[in-house]
Amino acid sequence: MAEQILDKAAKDGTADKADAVSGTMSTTAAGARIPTVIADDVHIVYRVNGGPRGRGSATAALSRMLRRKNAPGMREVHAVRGVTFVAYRGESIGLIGSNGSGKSTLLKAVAGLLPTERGKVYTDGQPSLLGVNAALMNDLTGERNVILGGLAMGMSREQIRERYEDIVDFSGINEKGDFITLPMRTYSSGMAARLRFSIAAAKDHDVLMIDEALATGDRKFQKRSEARIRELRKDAGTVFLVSHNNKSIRDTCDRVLWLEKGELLMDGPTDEVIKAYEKETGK
Ligand SMILES: Nc1ncnc2c1ncn2[C@@H]1O[C@H](COP(=O)(O)OP(=O)(O)OP(=O)(O)O)[C@@H](O)[C@H]1O
Repeated sequence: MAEQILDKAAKDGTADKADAVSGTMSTTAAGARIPTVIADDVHIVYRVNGGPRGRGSATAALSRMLRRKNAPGMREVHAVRGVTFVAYRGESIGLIGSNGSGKSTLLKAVAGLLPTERGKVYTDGQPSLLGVNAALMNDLTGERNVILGGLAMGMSREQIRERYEDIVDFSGINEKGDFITLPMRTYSSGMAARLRFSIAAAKDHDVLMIDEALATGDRKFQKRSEARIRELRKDAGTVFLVSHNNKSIRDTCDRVLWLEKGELLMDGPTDEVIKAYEKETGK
């Protein structure tokens, strides 16, 4: 099945279109494009314990709660519905769509953190998911979290030691004082997001997935992140970026997937897809 999808991409010319935008770095010396992620008719369903699907108003919901008749049952949320695409080495792909359209869920599935209900995800190399909520520990200092995050990404202690200064410098955490030795809970949300991005960006990734991180930093940091993403792509990786900030997507991505209600509505060059999205959402 994966071969069929690859054949189709080659026939559609989706591959060539993306190449024209991204330049030539995704091709080998022989000119073949190297796929890094293949999503083949992916369906993701969350199962949540709860009462039956209730119709009606907030008052009805409240009265159900007060009656304490919590009928046992499993609610299903079909968050991703039959998504198919092929990502290639050197591409930077934006994921857009309204709240709850399935962007984060799709990334988690690509990272192997969620099982697929139907369909399959094939990846070349280990995808790393860098979310704004990536699991660093709030009670630990920034310093400790750099080590923790590095280890969690599979870096050795030696590699972390070598790159420690770069990570801290890149994050800019210490620009306004010695914050790196303070617990992360004392950081603003922007500072925490910068540190997370800096830790993840310290490693060369096969597939790096970033959930909203760019939208949180200030403009100066966003510029630095964009430059680093370009470097990561040059080093043969594939970058996925989920963001509600169309400008971040335009500045960083050459291809965009637009999800709505779990379905892939559009997949194409950034300009085309963002234009259609802005037309639809009036943004
Ligand atoms: N852990 C979960 N359990 C149950 N349902 C979930 C869970 N996480 C997400 N969902 C549901 O799955 C759907 C897709 O959510 P998801 O977070 O992937 O959307 P998104 O496009 O990333 O949204 P946003 O732009 O708001 O971050 C939504 O209907 C959401 O309510």
